[in-house]
Amino acid sequence: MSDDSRKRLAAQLAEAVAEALRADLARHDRALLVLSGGSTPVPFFAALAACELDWARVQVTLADERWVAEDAADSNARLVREHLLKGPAAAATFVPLTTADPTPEQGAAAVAERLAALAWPASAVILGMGGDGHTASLFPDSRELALALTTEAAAVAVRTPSQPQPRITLSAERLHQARRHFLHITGGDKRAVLARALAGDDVRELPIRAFLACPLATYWAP
Ligand SMILES: O=C(O)[C@H](O)[C@@H](O)[C@H](O)[C@H](O)COP(=O)(O)O
Repeated sequence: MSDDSRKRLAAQLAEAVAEALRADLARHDRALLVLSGGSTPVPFFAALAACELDWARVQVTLADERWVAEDAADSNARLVREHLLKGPAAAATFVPLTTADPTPEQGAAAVAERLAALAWPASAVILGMGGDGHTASLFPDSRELALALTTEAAAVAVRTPSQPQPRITLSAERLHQARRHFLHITGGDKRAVLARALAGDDVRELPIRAFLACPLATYWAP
């Protein structure tokens, strides 16, 4: 049952995001889409890839990335290339968040420069959420969380005890630079975390709270 409801949710989210992109493409030359990685978005990516869009004018980047090779199993860039950039959607301009530098600290400035050239404000930022209330790579246990929540810089290198690899994340400030924000989560556990987040205000406890004030369209299925 939950598989069907998650597929329906993915299709609904894909249509809402496609509508947002169409609306912005009607008024601007380019439209920017910022995606989260992980496992939840896979059916959403597949559904969005099937949507009728002027993909050649769509720019796609990530909310965060593990600092791994783009062909690594847990690369978000690989996830986007494999599940979204197929067929007509392959005409989109994809901007990954890793460089050839050995660490995200060394690559962050080049990534920020790359991001600066995109069509901000984004048409849509699609956020996921972990069971610890993290979103993008804004993790409660990350040493750089306070920086990532306050800096004007577009991208921040983060190291997190709970995560096997170093990561790079768009800063909260940059993630806020969007006309629309969507939260895509599934399962009862994450629904309970979201309810807890809505009942409090300590962003460092549950970083998803940094985005609950902006209009956030939550897409949830069991
Ligand atoms: O790189 C990542 O993993 C994501 O950007 C991250 O923020 C994700 O949205 C959550 O960790 C939820 O991941 P799941 O969808 O796998 O539960």
